[in-house]
Amino acid sequence: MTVQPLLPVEDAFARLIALARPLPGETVALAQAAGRWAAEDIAARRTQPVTDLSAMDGYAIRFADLPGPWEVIGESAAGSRFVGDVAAGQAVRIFTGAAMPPGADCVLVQEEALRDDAWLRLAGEGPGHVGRNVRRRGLDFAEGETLIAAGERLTPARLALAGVAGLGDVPVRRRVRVAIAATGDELVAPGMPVRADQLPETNRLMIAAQLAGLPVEIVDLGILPDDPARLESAFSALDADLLVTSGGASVGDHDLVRPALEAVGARMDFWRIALRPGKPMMAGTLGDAVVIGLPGNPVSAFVTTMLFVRPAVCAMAGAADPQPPTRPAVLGEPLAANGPRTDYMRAQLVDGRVHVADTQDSSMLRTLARADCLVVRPPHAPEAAEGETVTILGLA
Ligand SMILES: Nc1nc2c(c(=O)[nH]1)N[C@H]1C(S)=C(S)[C@@H](COP(=O)(O)OP(=O)(O)OC[C@H]3O[C@@H](n4cnc5c(N)ncnc54)[C@H](O)[C@@H]3O)O[C@H]1N2
Ligand code: MOO
Repeated sequence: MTVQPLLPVEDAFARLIALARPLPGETVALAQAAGRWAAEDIAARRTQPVTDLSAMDGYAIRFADLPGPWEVIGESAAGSRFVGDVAAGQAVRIFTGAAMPPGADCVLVQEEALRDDAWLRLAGEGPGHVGRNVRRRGLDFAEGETLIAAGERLTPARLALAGVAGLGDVPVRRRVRVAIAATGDELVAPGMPVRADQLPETNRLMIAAQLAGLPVEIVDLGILPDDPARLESAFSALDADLLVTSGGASVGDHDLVRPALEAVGARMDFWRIALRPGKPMMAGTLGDAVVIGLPGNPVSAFVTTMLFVRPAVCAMAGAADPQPPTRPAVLGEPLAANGPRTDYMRAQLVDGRVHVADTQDSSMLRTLARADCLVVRPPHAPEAAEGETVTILGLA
């Protein structure tokens, strides 16, 4: 592959998502499905509620009988319904979630009732209309209705919805096996002694932490040296759905990742994006696996993980919409015009206004650690004044 012009961010994203096809499906128990994506549409297997239920503790009555009095003829509790009909002048003691007895059409709450043995009198306004304090059959959904679409995430609420809809397990995509390798002769494991020409290695743990919460299995390939043979043997032994490397992505004599990938048969789709930080990022395939080569600068690795690796994982895990969400924010100070690359600037939101860090060097982790959002500046964006609206990506 020759050095090509820088690819616009949107094109790089579209090309990567085209490579990151959803993995095969599997069926898992609801309790194991949190955070996975539905592999198929999920339809209700029952109607909810399946019968009219009381929404309050009180008395099931006929609206036409108001203002009473009534004779209490029995009790209906959740799990043990009253058997029989409610005739004119009759009431059934009822509790929240209990089936409405046939004949009754509303519920008098107990705070508005006076009970004397079998007799009941009104002690307030009473229900205002037929159906008051009653949850009608099918209020939430009816059997056969699609409740969760393929490609939607199984959030806590959707898991509960699938459960009440009668499912015990759900069709999802298999977890994504993500192999992560750092490359560079200068790198040592964090916490180890560091000589003057060395640096603690932090990209692997940062990238893995950025993927926490997604359905992944992380395979740690360790720190690989700047040695073609060692890189090639690690890449050729790959057993993963996605390989993420960091470092060695640029144009220097020690930037060996792309040649090593190609030497073991990878087909690289693109290299170098009109993006700051993260320009030297590359992507392609190695056998059935997707490969993403990130730049080594820690902030570049962070931003490209957020913009590309996470969405690729989401897409492989079955997400219909893997794009990271952006939102508008008001600038707290002016910004200079942007150059030809989309710029993702570390920034902080203070009292609803966004403040961009003074120095944006892609080696500076302290600035990144302070930031709670990135301001997105499109290529050639003109100067922006304080108070103007810009687009941000949240980091939390
Ligand atoms: N002549 C050019 N030089 C560079 C260009 C260019 O276009 N022409 N691009 C620059 C840009 S932009 C970036 S970003 C960097 C990234 O290059 P590499 O991916 O080859 O990164 P390395 O050289 O391996 O490392 C850069 C920097 O980051 C440190 N590093 C690397 N890996 C880790 C890690 N796992 N944990 C912590 N720190 C890491 C490494 O020690 C270097 O200091 O290239 C520019 N150069
Ligand atoms: O793209 Mo590099 O990440 O600008 O430092």
